[in-house]
Amino acid sequence: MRTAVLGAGSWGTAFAKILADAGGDVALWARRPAIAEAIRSTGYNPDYLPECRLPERIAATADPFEALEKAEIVVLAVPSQTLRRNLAEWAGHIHPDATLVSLMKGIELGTTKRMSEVIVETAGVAADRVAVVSGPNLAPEIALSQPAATVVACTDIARATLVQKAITTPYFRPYTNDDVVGCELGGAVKNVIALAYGIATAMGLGDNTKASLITRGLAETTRLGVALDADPLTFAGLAGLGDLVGTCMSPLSRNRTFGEHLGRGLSLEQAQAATRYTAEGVKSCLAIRDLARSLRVEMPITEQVERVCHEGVAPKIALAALMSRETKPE
Ligand SMILES: NC(=O)c1ccc[n+]([C@@H]2O[C@H](COP(=O)([O-])OP(=O)(O)OC[C@H]3O[C@@H](n4cnc5c(N)ncnc54)[C@H](O)[C@@H]3O)[C@@H](O)[C@H]2O)c1
Ligand SMILES: O=P(O)(O)OC[C@H](O)CO
Repeated sequence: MRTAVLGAGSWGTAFAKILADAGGDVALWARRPAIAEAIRSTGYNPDYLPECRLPERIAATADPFEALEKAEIVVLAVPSQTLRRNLAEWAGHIHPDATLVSLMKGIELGTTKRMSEVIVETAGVAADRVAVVSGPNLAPEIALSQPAATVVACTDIARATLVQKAITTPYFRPYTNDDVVGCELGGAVKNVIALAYGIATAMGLGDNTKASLITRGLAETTRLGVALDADPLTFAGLAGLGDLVGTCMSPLSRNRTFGEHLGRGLSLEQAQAATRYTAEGVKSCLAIRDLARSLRVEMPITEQVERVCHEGVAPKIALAALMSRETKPE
């Protein structure tokens, strides 16, 4: 099967390796020609996964239209906030029956749309042609072929199964699911909760605080999901609890690490300067807060993360605001 991965960051590159290890022919588009050239000539992506030797079945290119030629599966692995702009350029070159796969874990600023909604609008495809892959999938671990599981969500179960087959390897185990909304929200909101977890970690807070953040974070994610007709059980699965726990616990998480910078007292600008990679929760917390407010869903942790990130509120003040909320039944 011919597949294209558009975006050669950490996850795009690791995902290309999965597709190739599963037997696919993979074209990997890198925005910077130097990255495409390095992958072609050395077999390594020096900026994003320097320790991972990539399979020869991956053909790197800086030309998105060359990557898209005859691709039956098109995987989108760019930052959430640039997806609409990127896809507008590429849409006319996507095969009319290709399955589009979203790897992004974010919500669009301004529109508060999920990534699959942005894809449907921008590429002009039916919603059942879009699949979402989401789960506890830290790219550096998967690049080293460490075992992990994930979810492939699509309303067309035949397409979900097609993608499942295309990414099944001895180290990567995908499950299908038809709850696209739940899987996307699980992936996007866990980044915001991981920011809170990172802030708490840097403040020296202990495991009770962290377990409370994870559990109440999952509660507010589920509330948002239910308001958008997601299946509440999705949040107990890999794309919900699984990804939330994996991301919060891992020092490899860019979102948790960004939170640690904020918890040490760095400003948003200083934390951004210290971060090379995409920490989706930083922008998505604004969009998720707006989405929740528009649906009258309470998301107190998300509200406080947004205040720390974008309103300069000190983590101690945000924590006090969370702890002094009116008491209520669980
Ligand atoms: N890294 C992970 O472990 C992981 C795992 C699962 C999901 N994700 C999600 O995958 C998505 C991509 O993340 P990543 O880890 O590959 O990010 P990354 O920061 O490692 O790489 C981002 C990629 O996007 C490219 N890019 C930056 N600006 C761009 C623009 N304006 N137009 C087009 N491309 C641009 C960069 O060149 C790079 O190739 C994110 O939504 C992330 O949440 C990441
Ligand atoms: O490094 P992060 O924080 O973007 O998290 C990566 C993945 O989403 C974990 O599943």
